[in-house]
Amino acid sequence: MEVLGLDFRYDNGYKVFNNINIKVERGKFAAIVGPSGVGKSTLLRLFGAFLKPESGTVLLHGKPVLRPTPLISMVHQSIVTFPWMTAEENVMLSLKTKNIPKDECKELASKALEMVGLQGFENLYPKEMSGGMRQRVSVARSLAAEPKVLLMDEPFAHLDELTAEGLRQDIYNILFNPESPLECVIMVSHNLTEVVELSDTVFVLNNSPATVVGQIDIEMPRPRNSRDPVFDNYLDTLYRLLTKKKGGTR
Ligand SMILES: Nc1ncnc2c1ncn2[C@@H]1O[C@H](COP(=O)(O)OP(=O)(O)OP(=O)(O)O)[C@@H](O)[C@H]1O
Repeated sequence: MEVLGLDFRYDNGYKVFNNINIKVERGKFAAIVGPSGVGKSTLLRLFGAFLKPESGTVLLHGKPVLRPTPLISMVHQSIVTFPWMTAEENVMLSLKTKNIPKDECKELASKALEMVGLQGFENLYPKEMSGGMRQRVSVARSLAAEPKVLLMDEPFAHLDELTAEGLRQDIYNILFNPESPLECVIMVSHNLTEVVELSDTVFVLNNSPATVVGQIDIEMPRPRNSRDPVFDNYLDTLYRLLTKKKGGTR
């Protein structure tokens, strides 16, 4: 998946991006970081074709993505589950538009729930689940339609730290398990530790209009230990790119 020469401005004239080029290879977990308000969520929405660029293109398998497609799915920051539906019904919702027979929908939903570690909990309602379980349901819903690309906007932000840590430890294996047709993940996060823990590549956005000011490949075996000095070096590099202002200091 890639974006080429992307420019974007909102209807009120505010120019968010100037010539963004990002390529995420098959099998890779990519993260987008940047100061608050730089345009991270906007960029995810452009990746999913939920917004239209002023110029430039979004490509999947080399073909332009001109409108939202089930091949690209989004997990939102706020945990969106419908309280009156069971875990299984919440997941089946994402398959509604696909014209799939009910039995097959149930099978896909059950497979997705199993992938996120919720087998046996299909009939629970959201109020009977922890925050972490609800976020797993959101992830299962995004995976059920078997997308090629998963976009995640701060997926751990509304979880308490312990729950977030548990889900973070699982998420890479959930997403890139051998049965999953998923090809890549693009996550927005402001939590640099989380980013170094999970990503293969980090794209750093900065300035206004924003550009990509750095691309860092994280070459550490998984699971990654945040106490490893190499981990700290990556954090320092990202921090430096995030705090550097255009033109440097005089
Ligand atoms: N619908 C909109 N119309 C006009 N401007 C908008 C709109 N949505 C966002 N913006 C502006 O565009 C810029 C980028 O917003 P965006 O939410 O993408 O940033 P972000 O990097 O994700 O921020 P944060 O880290 O705080 O979540 C911000 O300055 C924001 O105020």
